[in-house]
Amino acid sequence: MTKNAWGKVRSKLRETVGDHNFITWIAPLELADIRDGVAVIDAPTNFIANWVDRNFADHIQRALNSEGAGLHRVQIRVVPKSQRAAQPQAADSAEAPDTAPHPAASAAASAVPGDELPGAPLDQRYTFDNFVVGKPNALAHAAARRVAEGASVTFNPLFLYGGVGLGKTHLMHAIAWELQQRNPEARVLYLSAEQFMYRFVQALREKQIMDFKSLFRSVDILMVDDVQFIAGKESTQEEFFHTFNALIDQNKQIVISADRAPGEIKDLEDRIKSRLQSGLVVDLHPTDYELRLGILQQKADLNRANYGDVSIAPDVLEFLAHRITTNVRVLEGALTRLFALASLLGREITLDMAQDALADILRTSDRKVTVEEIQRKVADHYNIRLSDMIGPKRLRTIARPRQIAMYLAKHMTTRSLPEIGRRFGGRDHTTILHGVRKVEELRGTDSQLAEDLDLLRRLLES
Ligand SMILES: Nc1ncnc2c1ncn2[C@@H]1O[C@H](COP(=O)(O)OP(=O)(O)OP(=O)(O)O)[C@@H](O)[C@H]1O
Repeated sequence: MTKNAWGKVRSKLRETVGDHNFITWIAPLELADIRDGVAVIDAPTNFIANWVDRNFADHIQRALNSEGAGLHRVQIRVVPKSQRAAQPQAADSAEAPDTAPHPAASAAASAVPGDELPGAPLDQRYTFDNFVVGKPNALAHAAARRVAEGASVTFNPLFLYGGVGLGKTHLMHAIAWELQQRNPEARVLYLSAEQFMYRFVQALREKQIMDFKSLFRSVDILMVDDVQFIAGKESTQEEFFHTFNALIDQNKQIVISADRAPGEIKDLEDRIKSRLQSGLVVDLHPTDYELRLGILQQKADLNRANYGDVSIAPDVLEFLAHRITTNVRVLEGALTRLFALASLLGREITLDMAQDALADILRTSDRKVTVEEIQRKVADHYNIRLSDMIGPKRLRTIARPRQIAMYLAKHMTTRSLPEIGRRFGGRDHTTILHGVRKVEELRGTDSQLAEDLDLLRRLLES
C-alpha cells in the first residue's frame, strides 16, 4: 500500500467518521506496515491508540480493505512522534482533547513530569497557507506572521480581536504550527481561556498549584484564545495576571485573542486590561465582498479535492459572497452543504440549487433587500420612472433596466420567480426567467452593464 493509497483511505475515513473525529483521532495516525493480512498503525500516544483501537479499528480495516489491502486485523501501536520517521506536518496535527498531549504542548508538559497536560489540539487546516488575506484582516495577518517568525519579541502581547468567526482561532493555530515547524524544540502552548481556568481549578482542587505555576511559566510561547471568558472570574484572573507577568518578564511571547478590544471587556480587572493593551492590539474587521469571494474560491478548491466529481457554476460563489455576510464559518458551512448535496444527487451546483438548499441560512443573513427597493434604485440609476418598472412598455431603454431589476431581484432576494413576477406588474415567471438569463448573458460581454450591476449591488447592500 502506497502513501498515496493511505491518503485515499484517510479521505474515506474522514467521510465516515466526520470532521471532528477525524481531526482528533485519525489525522495523528500513520500507516507503518501491512504484512500477512495485518495492518500496523502508529499512534502518537497511549490514549489515542486505545481510543482508536476501541472505536475506529473496524472503520480503518474496512477502508483499507476497500483499497484492496485484504486485511483480517488492524494493530494499533504507540510510537511517539519523536521516534517516527520524518513525515508531513499536516498528518500530525491533532490529538485528543484534554487528556492526551498535543505536540505543541508536549515539550512544555514534559517540563513537569507526570503532570496533566494543558494544551488544546491544533486544527491541521488552520495554517497560514489556508488563510486568505484581504483588506479587513491584513494587519492581523501581518502581525501574526511576525510573531510566527519567532525572531525577537517586538510586541508583547499580541492581542487579536474581532467578531465571531472572523479567523482569530485560525490565526492563533497558524502561529503555533509555524513556530513549531521553524523550531520543533520551542515550547508552544495554545489553549482557550476556558481550559486555562479548568486547569487552574483542577490544580487547586488537587493541591498541585505549584506544578501548575511552573508548567505555565516554563513555556516559550503562551497563546490564550477567547480571553473574555475569564471576565468576572476573580481567582482565575489573578492567576492569569501572574502567569502573564512572569512570562513577559522573561521576554516570552504571549498571544491573546478575544471577541472585543481589551478596554471593552466587562468585569475584567483594570490592571489586566492595561497589561493586555501594552503590546500590539489589532482587530479583524468584518469581511468585505472581495475577501468573502477569495475565501469561497479557496474553500471550493479544497472541497473539489474531497468531492472530485462535483462542479460549481461560477455565479454561485459570487451569490454566496454577496448574500452571506455574517461570518466565515457560516459561509464555509453553506459551501460544504452544497458540495455534499451535489455529490449525493450527482448534480452540478447551480444558483437555483443554492437558493433552495440554503434557504434557511439565506433568510437569517438576509439584509432584507426588497424587490421594491431594487426597482427604485434601478429606476433611479437609469433615470426612468418607477411605474415603468411594472408597466408594459417594451422600449429598450426601459425594458433593459427592468430586466436588470429582475436579475437583481433573483440574486439578492429569496423571492421565487412567480413572486418576483407578481411584483413586476403580474408578469409570468417565464418572463422573469427570460430577463434574468438575458442579463446573465450580457454580463459576460457588456462591460458597462457588468459595472452597473456591481454598482447597483453595492448601493443596495449599503
Ligand atoms: N481569512 C480566512 N481565510 C480562510 N479561512 C478563514 C478566514 N477567516 C476565517 N476562516 C475560517 O472560518 C472559520 C471560523 O474561523 P475561526 O474559528 O478562526 O473564527 P474565530 O474568530 O476564532 O471565531 P469565534 O469568535 O467563534 O471563536 C474557520 O474554519 C476558519 O478557517
